[in-house]
Amino acid sequence: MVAMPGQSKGDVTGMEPVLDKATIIRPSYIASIELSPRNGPVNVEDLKADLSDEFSLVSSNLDISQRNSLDSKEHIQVCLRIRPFTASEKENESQDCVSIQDSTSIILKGPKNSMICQRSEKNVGQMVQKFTFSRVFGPETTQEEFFDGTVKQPVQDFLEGHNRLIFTYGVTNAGKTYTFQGTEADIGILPRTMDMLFKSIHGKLYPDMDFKPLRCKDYIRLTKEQVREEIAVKNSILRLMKEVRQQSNMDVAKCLDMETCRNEKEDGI
Ligand SMILES: Nc1ncnc2c1ncn2[C@@H]1O[C@H](COP(=O)(O)OP(=O)(O)OP(=O)(O)O)[C@@H](O)[C@H]1O
Repeated sequence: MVAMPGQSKGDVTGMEPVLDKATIIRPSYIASIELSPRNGPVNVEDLKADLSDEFSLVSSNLDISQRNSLDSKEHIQVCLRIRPFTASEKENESQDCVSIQDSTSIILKGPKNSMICQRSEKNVGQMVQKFTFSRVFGPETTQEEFFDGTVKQPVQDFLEGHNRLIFTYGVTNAGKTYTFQGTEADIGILPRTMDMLFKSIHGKLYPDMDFKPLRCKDYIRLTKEQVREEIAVKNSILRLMKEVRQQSNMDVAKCLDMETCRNEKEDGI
């Protein structure tokens, strides 16, 4: 799942509960949290409106015309990416719990054998929830399509001087790393973003290596002597890393040798 750009808080999706509230068993870690009452379906637009109210406090120093222009732009988007079943999930005949209704909404069914579903089925029938998002991407979505449909525009906005925040959010194994980082053969949104940023500054790069970052957003210009020192330090770090890697490879080889010897001894070879 991916939330982008802006910030999300708690339940960022729209939700149409079918269950009676009293029958919903809440996980213990949120048992003490009071849910605000919801009358009827809540969709992503309502949540965006709530969040926009909160953000208006942060941006209270903007003048009204600026604020109106921000409000008129959709500045919070929550996108959902549904990943395909992994090989092991296919082997274990995992159930299809998510079905895409249209480009902005999905229907979620609880797993048949989960306790919460079995209990709720006894009381009110199968537990089904509807969630809405700014956009839903199905399992067949490629990395390129996902980037083009979600992150490309905010990166373009960033290049034009606007602040944008993009983050992934989801349970373990949901596909956050795959979406952000991707694989060597099929890169994710982070390398695609970097590619776009570097392409945009192509030809404007400063060719000398005499700037050094200082305290996050500052930098200093190095003298020729300092440049030589920096290069020497970098080279010694690289040499050290190479030695450590070689040493650990040798240690692994030694362990494998010892293991082989022990096995051969046990087998009486
Ligand atoms: N869109 C996709 N297409 C194909 N495979 C995917 C996709 N998304 C995720 N996967 C695969 O699903 C598995 C879990 O994905 P991933 O490691 O990205 O999850 P994660 O959310 O980062 O998990 P964790 O929070 O535990 O780090 C990986 O094997 C990954 O290759």
